[in-house]
Amino acid sequence: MDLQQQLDALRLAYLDNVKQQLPQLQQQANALTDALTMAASDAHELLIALRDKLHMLAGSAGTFNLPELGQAAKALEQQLKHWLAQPASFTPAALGDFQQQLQQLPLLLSADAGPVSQSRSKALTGGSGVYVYCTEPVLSQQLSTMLDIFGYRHQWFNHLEALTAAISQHSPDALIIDLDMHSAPMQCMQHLQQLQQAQPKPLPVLLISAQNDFHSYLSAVRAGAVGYFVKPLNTTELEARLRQLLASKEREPFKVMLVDDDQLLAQHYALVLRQAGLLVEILSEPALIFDSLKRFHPDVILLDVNMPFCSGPELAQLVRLQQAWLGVPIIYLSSETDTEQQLAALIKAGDDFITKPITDTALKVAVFARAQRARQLAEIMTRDSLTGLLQHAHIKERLALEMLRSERTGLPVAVVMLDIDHFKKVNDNYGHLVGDQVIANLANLLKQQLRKTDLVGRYGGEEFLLVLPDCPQTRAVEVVEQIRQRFAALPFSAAEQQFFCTFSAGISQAGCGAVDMFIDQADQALYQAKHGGRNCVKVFTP
Ligand SMILES: Nc1nc2c(ncn2[C@@H]2O[C@H](COP(=O)(O)OP(=O)(O)OP(=O)(O)O)[C@@H](O)[C@H]2O)c(=O)[nH]1
Repeated sequence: MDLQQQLDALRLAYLDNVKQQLPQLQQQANALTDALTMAASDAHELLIALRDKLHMLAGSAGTFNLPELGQAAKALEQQLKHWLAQPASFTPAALGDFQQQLQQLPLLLSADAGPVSQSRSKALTGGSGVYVYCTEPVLSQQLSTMLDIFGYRHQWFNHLEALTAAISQHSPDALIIDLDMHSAPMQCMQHLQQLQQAQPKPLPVLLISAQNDFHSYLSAVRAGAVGYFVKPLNTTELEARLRQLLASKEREPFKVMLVDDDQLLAQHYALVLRQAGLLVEILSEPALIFDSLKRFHPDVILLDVNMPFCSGPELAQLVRLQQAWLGVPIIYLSSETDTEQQLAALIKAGDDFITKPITDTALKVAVFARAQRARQLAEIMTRDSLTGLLQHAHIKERLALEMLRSERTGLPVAVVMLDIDHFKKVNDNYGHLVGDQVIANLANLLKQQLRKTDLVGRYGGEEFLLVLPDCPQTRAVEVVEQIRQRFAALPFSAAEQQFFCTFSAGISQAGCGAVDMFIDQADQALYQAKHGGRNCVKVFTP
């Protein structure tokens, strides 16, 4: 069964459920006639019980594409809230109107319950490498070396017509254009703008140009460019942007934890979000929240506000008790439209409100945007600003986690310490900024060449720590050796001079013991590599 069929099946189950619930609601509404003559506290209880049921119905009906039923339930819920706030307004005449409106709910259900006409959403898909439109010999050489060394697939074009034809066949992952090879760069931009309009989704375009003025930037934005690089080209910056673009396509899906006592509704939300490529875990037992958080590491928690045993704000406060989960955004997903109530919940804990009913598209966009922002912020907090790599403390933490995992799975973890050779000379000869570029380039190369599951950290100034899970030592040597050769072939330029850099690396195999011991062993192997002539890889031998 595909996701849309599962959504349709859930909706049918929901319709059945509501059909059974409506007569009960009518009975509860009829029982309110007795409440007119009851003690105030008993009447209060009956009103609250019915209000809570209508609240749930109002929240869920819209989600299952029953808008009229949802709105009617919301209006009835408001009426009950009004009576609860002002008991004097609970009169026989008002109750009569209320009961009549409630009798209409089954009719609204049949009116709404036609086939679902929502369009199927599509997951994002990848393209076919990088297309480059450039013929200028020096720049072409520079770009082609960079793309080869970093391992990007690329295709070259000399004419806009050929490029356009290729794009109509296969959409590239990214498009690099040298604007100066065109006699009229503005015409090229216009062509690009038309090309963009013909695409189902925007092409990620990186432009290279000698122009560095506001109008050129503006035309670039209008042509859908996501990067603009002024000559002389800094290939490190261009590669970093390219990697970001491609990585966003390959990044680990956003993870959402969903807590809602209405199981059908929770399953519906989960399916909608999964359809958009997010990973969703439904937490049906609030007492298990810490186990779930540890195992699942959500980017966002979606919480219902009114739940039996433990309210959403209580659960949010519980999560915030632990330092480890302070950064995870908590979004209430609730049919509560009263801003006072929303504020009361947010003051306790939580970051935002999404009001039910919400359309599937709005839910996807709202959750996606919040998850994306949360992950960006988490990355800023744990990553080094020059290289985007994990900082010293965080790479050590991740190594400890990988060692625990390795204890369970029995799969080997390799630890690599890597240091740029004679880096002081690079700084002395070409300046600190060029030195920074070399560090950033090596960081990019490491990220590009290693697997998604490998971890890369900036351990010190020009020192890097790699953690390679499920990697025997012999394989680690092959991988690091390959990167060493690529780095040694990467040309750098400063003050019109070209120069090359190398690195040395030491490898140890992590097993039972302290994290620091295995880092120290890799460091000892690195020392041997430095003293063995540098530009080589050594393995720790006890
Ligand atoms: N540009 C730049 N330089 C840095 C950074 N962090 C550390 N350094 C410099 O890196 C150099 C490291 O020099 P050393 O530890 O003597 O080692 P080396 O010159 O690389 O020589 P070997 O490691 O023995 O091959 C020092 O000059 C530091 O100032 C940084 O973030 N940027």
